[in-house]
Amino acid sequence: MFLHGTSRINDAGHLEIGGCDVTELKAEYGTPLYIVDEQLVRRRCREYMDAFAASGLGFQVAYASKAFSVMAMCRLADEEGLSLDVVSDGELYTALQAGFPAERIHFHGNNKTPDEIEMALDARIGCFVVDNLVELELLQAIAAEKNQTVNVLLRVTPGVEAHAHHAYAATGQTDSKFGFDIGNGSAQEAVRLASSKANLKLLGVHSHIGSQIFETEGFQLAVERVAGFARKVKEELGIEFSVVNLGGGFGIRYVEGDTPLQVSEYVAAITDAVKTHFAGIGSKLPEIWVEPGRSIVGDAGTTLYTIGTSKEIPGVRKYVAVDGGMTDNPRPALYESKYEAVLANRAGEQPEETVSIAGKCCESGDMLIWDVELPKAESGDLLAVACTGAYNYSMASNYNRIRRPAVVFVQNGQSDLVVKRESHGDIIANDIVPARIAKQPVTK
Ligand SMILES: Cc1ncc(COP(=O)(O)O)c(C=O)c1O
Ligand SMILES: N[C@@H](CCCC[NH3+])C(=O)O
Repeated sequence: MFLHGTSRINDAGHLEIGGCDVTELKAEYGTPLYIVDEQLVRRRCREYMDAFAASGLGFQVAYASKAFSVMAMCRLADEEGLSLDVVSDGELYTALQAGFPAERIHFHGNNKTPDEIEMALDARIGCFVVDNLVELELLQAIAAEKNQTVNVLLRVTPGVEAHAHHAYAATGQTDSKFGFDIGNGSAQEAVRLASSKANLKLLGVHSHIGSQIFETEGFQLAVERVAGFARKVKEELGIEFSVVNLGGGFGIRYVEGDTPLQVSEYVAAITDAVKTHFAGIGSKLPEIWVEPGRSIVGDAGTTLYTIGTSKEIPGVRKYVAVDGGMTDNPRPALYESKYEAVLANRAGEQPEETVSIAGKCCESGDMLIWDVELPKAESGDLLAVACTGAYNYSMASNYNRIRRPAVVFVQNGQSDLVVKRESHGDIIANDIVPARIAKQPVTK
């Protein structure tokens, strides 16, 4: 397994992350356990901030909290000077409760409810990324009621087919549920309309082409298309964009063969393209905002499991089952995503056999890894799956009424619990048994 960030194999032959031996983390917190390498998260944040600072452009780097939204992560993003992209009232509530400055929060989503809009207006967040005409009218109406003027970006689809890791993660093409299409004129109409609304302050546009992208061409093409659009809008409507948000989507290395670029390379490609294509459109170059999620937290996360049962089908395959699975990491089932793993308590040993790692759900598709080489695993051994920091905890479920794992941050030999493991009580916390079918008074 590739060792990311501060991960290393210590003298005892155990995986160590942030100076913490994972066998000790297991003893203290149990498994499954999400382990987050805090130093690596901070390093990624700084790579973005430094690369943009070097570009000389005005910028904001908004952490896309959908990748991993918990209060401690919002605190890290704030401490590192990032802004925050939220996509629901739950993510907004998490950020506000964590003390994240509202003026650096941007609200996304293709179907924001009136309640969500009210909540965000009451909190006085920094910007709404408006996705469609219904939302535009709704936001204007609620902002007028509250006598507020709100900053707005319009989400546009630039007609770019991104090389995302899965069709479900591509969003820049015309046939997408998100945003106003540049190609068919609906984006220009939306700009005209938004700029006529008394309580909306149109800052510019937003484009997000997809996720887990390894090359710069898609981003450069998006910049070119958005710049072409900005030029047309300036010429035909006399409106100038002060902000262009280019979304997230920067890829990371999950397995051998993945070829992500350095953060600085993605940022340089984007900022250079902005300098080239926006030159001469307005009085000055727009501020560039981005929204990385996966590339901030993805490779900083490791999930630790305990191995339980195994089943060998001679000549076919050996299944080794862990105490988690698609409930804590739905990505293999959803996208056929690939992961690497190591036997974390015997990490120094040579691989002896090829096995497939199964989860504990009642689903044949609940497989975490097909075919991984490991030493002969015994019941009670620990398995660490790398690169689970993004879209794992945030996409976890209680399927089969499995409790969601705990999350710890590790750094400099210290571990801090940032999310408690769910209890059995949590599982039934919202259940109600109507008195007419109750067998006995319900105690929780
Ligand atoms: C609008 C928007 N911004 C940002 C992101 C974050 O993307 P990533 O985690 O790939 O950086 C996403 C998810 O793909 C998104 O839909
Ligand atoms: N959740 C997805 C990608 C979509 C991100 C949100 N637009 C993943 O795990 O890769």
